[in-house]
Amino acid sequence: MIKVGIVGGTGYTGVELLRLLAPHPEVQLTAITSRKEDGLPVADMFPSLRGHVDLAFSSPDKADLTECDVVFFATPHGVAMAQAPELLAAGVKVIDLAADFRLKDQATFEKWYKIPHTAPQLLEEAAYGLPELNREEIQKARLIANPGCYPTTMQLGFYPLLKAGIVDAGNLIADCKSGVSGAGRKAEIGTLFSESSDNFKAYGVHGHRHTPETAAQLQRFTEQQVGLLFTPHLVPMIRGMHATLYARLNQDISNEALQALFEAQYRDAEFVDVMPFGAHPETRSTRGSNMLRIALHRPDNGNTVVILVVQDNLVKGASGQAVQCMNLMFGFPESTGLKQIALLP
Ligand SMILES: NC(=O)C1=CN([C@@H]2O[C@H](COP(=O)(O)OP(=O)(O)OC[C@H]3O[C@@H](n4cnc5c(N)ncnc54)[C@H](OP(=O)(O)O)[C@@H]3O)[C@@H](O)[C@H]2O)C=CC1
Ligand SMILES: CC(=O)N[C@@H](CCC(=O)OP(=O)(O)O)C(=O)O
Repeated sequence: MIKVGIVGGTGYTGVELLRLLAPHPEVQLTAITSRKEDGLPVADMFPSLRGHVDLAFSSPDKADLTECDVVFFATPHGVAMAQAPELLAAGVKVIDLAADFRLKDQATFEKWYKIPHTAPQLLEEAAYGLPELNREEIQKARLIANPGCYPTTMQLGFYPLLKAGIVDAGNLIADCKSGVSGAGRKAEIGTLFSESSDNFKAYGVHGHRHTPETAAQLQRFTEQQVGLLFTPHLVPMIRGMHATLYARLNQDISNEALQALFEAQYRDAEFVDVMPFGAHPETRSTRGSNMLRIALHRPDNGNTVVILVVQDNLVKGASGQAVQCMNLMFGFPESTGLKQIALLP
């Protein structure tokens, strides 16, 4: 059994980590922090965890995280970078669900996140936590930068085409939609029921921080110069993410060969389901599960491939992926504790 701590246990990705880790056979939850709820039993705040988690929240300055084998940071950007150096020095592995270690370039991080980076010495070492494209680095890592939710869909959707060199890498387009839980549990006007329900809007059209993350990682993984136009939208559902990705073919290729490319790429990926050509994956087919589903389309058999990708933003887009990384880091089977089937309806 490994001892696990969670910093930021009162947020959506924090409670999702608790849901996944409480029944995990190799995990003993040892510390769950909250600045505001010090001393409150976790199950008093989240009754769904009654009988599963008997710990109380402790304030981050009281929790002895150095006792843990691994600490998850389910916190806003800037928190993990302040504590990771000390934890790593004490031999504790760190998995950050925020963006502190996702961008290798400090200046790019500071430009998009508008905070100074206080642990730039760790940027190079951090392993990007996308197991399907970076499994070997994750297995050896002591520090994981868990990907953003949108970047997970975009990278897994575009990667097989880029790797095969059959699309124009400089002109990728991603039209993505997220459920409101993607914005977190903190109180904000934009996520009030009367603002976000019965409503639909784009945001970040002139620049979203997931564009540099996705482009930089795809560039690293495929060694190609990537140009990406990404527009996120907020949809009136709680969980779920849908990406409609467009790529221009630069050569003649059959639909069967396109499909075979994706099936071969993800044959051994337990959490990527390549659906039949022309299928329409639904977000609810992933709700509560760590599955990401992909389907390919070719309108009018033209030279544009449309890739549809769905996932649960809180599971494969955040906490499930983080647990998948933890399993790899500690040598557990990759799917341990992650076999939940999606919830329907
Ligand atoms: N929601 C999603 O779908 C996804 C989120 N992420 C990323 O994961 C991280 C967490 O997101 P989410 O759970 O949605 O956020 P929430 O706003 O729901 O939760 C944030 C948590 O962080 C704690 N916290 C806030 N500030 C501090 C601080 N200075 N020190 C210690 N703890 C702090 C809060 O607890 P308290 O105030 O009680 O201390 C709370 O538990 C973010 O970086 C987000 O960008 C990534 C992918 C998807
Ligand atoms: C709906 C919504 O607001 N979604 C968030 C992304 C959530 C996420 O992946 O977070 P980080 O990359 O910041 O960790 C957003 O667009 O900012």
